[in-house]
Amino acid sequence: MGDILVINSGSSSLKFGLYGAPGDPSLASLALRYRGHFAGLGHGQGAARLTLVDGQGNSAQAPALQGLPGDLDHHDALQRLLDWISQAPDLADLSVVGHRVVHGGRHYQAPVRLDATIIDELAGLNSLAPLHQPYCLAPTRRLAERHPTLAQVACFDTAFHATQPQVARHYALPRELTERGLIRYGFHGLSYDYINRVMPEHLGGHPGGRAIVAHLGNGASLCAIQDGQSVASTMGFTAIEGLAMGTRSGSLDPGLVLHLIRQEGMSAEEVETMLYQRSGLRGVSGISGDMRELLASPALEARQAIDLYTYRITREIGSLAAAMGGLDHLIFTAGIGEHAAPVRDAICQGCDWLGLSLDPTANQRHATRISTADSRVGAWVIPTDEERMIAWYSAGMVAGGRG
Ligand SMILES: Nc1ncnc2c1ncn2[C@@H]1O[C@H](COP(=O)(O)OP(=O)(O)O)[C@@H](O)[C@H]1O
Ligand SMILES: CC(=O)OP(=O)(O)O
Ligand SMILES: [Mg+2]
Repeated sequence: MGDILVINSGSSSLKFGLYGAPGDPSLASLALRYRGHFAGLGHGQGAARLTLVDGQGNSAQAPALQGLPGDLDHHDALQRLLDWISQAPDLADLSVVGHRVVHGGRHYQAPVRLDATIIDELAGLNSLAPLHQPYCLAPTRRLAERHPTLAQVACFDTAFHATQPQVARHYALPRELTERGLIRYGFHGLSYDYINRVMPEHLGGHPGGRAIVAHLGNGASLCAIQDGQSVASTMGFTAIEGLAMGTRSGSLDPGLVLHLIRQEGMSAEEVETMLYQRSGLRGVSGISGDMRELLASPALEARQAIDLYTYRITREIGSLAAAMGGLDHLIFTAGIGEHAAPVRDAICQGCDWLGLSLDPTANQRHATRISTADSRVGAWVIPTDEERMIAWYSAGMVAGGRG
């Protein structure tokens, strides 16, 4: 087998990972060769830039990827990436490209080998994840045109949640809507899948029991994992339900949306833009949707946005703990979960009643275990790796059938 390219494409970024062929079927045997992140793609995002590191995390240079024009778009970024891979003498041929595809809808509950029909079917879900799905699918079409024989695999954010019981999946809506697939799917599943698999090595043995994983990145959600399976999550039909996020509102009274349309005269597009791009931390603070900037800001509005963010997370932890009849472990991951100690501090303080006692010093230094030795609920920081999870599924798919 040759190398494995993983693409995680977002509305203004394209993240990628390049892995050597695995020596054995374990996640750890996939050797990361390069990891990169094109940011600022598309118009109005500022100058496009690339960060590239090698498998050891050291900054790397690739002449084919230098001198990027400021207005680089997704297509150009992908083309440059493929040119670099095909020209670099130390890189082998690609055997497969694995993609993060956010929404798998009703039909896809496991990774799938892509063809034109499946790509079209998945594009039918674009409106359910407008910040993600079209950007996830664009590179799949481009690659299919340019390299029709190259295997492509889609790995879905929704798949990990397929184990949830019906009560967790259904809305209290008329039955015919539920039957048409208007149900809670849940997202960030590749991240939860990865954390679920590596939890034993971080926690020193398989935790079993009842865990909540808090994936706090630009998007944010919580997942209740009981005995290794997703049983509930805060995101639902689309990636906007649940927690307040960087720029997304999270859950609202549906009557408020009706009010905006009827009384305020907003169009569906205007409401969508407001709820996905002008709400959350950005909307409440009026400053930024980026947690690092808010933590550094002395403004009262920044404080209020962070307070609302952590308050909502704490409440939802209570809800997921209730769904499992208690809580044994709380795990933080993704950009904010891994790096923002004050955010973890506020959330853990709010979980005191559940029997979680935070070790503030361990939290400050981002230790793996951040709860005290006698805490009934363990609190942990575990870095996620969606790209490795995608590489693993994709390698398995071309090697014969993992999925
Ligand atoms: N050192 C840090 N301290 C506080 N917040 C951080 C830090 N590093 C990253 N973040 C925050 O993490 C968020 C991005 O998370 P990430 O998981 O990288 O996002 P994405 O969803 O794009 O993958 C941003 O709000 C960013 O400010
Ligand atoms: C599904 C989702 O919200 O993804 P992200 O956090 O990458 O925006
Ligand atoms: Mg992310």
